[in-house]
Amino acid sequence: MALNGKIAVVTGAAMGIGKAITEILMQNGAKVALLDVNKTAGDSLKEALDKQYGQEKTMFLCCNVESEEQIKAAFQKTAETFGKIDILCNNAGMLNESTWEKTISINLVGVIRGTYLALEHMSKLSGGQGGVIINTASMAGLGPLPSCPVYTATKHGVVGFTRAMAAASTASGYGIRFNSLCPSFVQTDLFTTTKSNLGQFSNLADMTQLIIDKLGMLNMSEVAESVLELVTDETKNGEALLVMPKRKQYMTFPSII
Ligand SMILES: NC(=O)C1=CN([C@@H]2O[C@H](COP(=O)(O)OP(=O)(O)OC[C@H]3O[C@@H](n4cnc5c(N)ncnc54)[C@H](O)[C@@H]3O)[C@@H](O)[C@H]2O)C=CC1
Ligand SMILES: CCCCC/C=C\C=C\C(=O)C/C=C\C/C=C\CCCC(=O)O
Repeated sequence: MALNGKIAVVTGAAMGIGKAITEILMQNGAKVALLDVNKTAGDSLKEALDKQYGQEKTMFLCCNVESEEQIKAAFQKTAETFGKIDILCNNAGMLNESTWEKTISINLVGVIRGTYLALEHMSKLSGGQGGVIINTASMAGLGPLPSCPVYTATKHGVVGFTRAMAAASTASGYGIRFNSLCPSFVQTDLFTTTKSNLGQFSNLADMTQLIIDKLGMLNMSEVAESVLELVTDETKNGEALLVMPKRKQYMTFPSII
């Protein structure tokens, strides 16, 4: 799938991994609607992108993925301005084991909400042209991060939801591919602020640091390249792509039936 003329929506686009996803999609010719709850960071990224690509290539929409109303309005505005939606990256996320209900609300419910609302624009069953949805999970969607049980649960949820949606899409004819991205640790704000967000599991910070030391840190471009692959490779549907420093792997899962 070539990206020239394609329209993408990225949530959590103002910083970190979402910003890197936005940049690689634009480098490859897509127009991008940047959705984020942080208006200051979003406006400043939009300004920088305008200088490089021109004003008409992006829009920033202040949007909290916890709000059905705000996501709906943002998708509507994107479709009205750019004509359609081809690509959705449900990327917004947080890690806080103290405010764990909010972690579930953003990381899992936000991905489900975004996906269902996007179907109204993208699914061939609703008059859309199909496309691809990439959900940012984590390596913690494939194995346990002991200091972060609720975060781990949300990311396992994202991987399972994405695989089931891929199967539903194939069976029903949505014309949409669904893949999840499972990076190991990446040097972003989420990573640097987490030590103070472990709540009752803060005693496990040193153990987590040992895992970090063993796995190493990913750079943002490795993560963005993997997203580009999941977006453009039309053979990929229902995949969970594990991304680690200098290594990536499409996961296989046991077949139960
Ligand atoms: N940093 C890491 O080590 C890893 C992060 N991830 C996942 O990658 C995704 C992005 O994380 P990072 O870039 O590291 O975080 P980050 O904190 O650097 O950036 C997250 C962005 O999402 C936005 N955001 C947060 N809550 C939002 C909401 N309710 N509505 C809309 N926007 C919201 C923030 O304003 C920010 O711009 C998350 O889903 C995270 O779980 C996955 C694996 C590793
Ligand atoms: C004490 C500091 C904690 C820092 C954690 C910060 C961010 C983590 C973000 C993630 O999404 C986690 C990424 C990778 C690790 C996930 C699992 C590791 C163990 C997997 C296994 O044992 O199979």
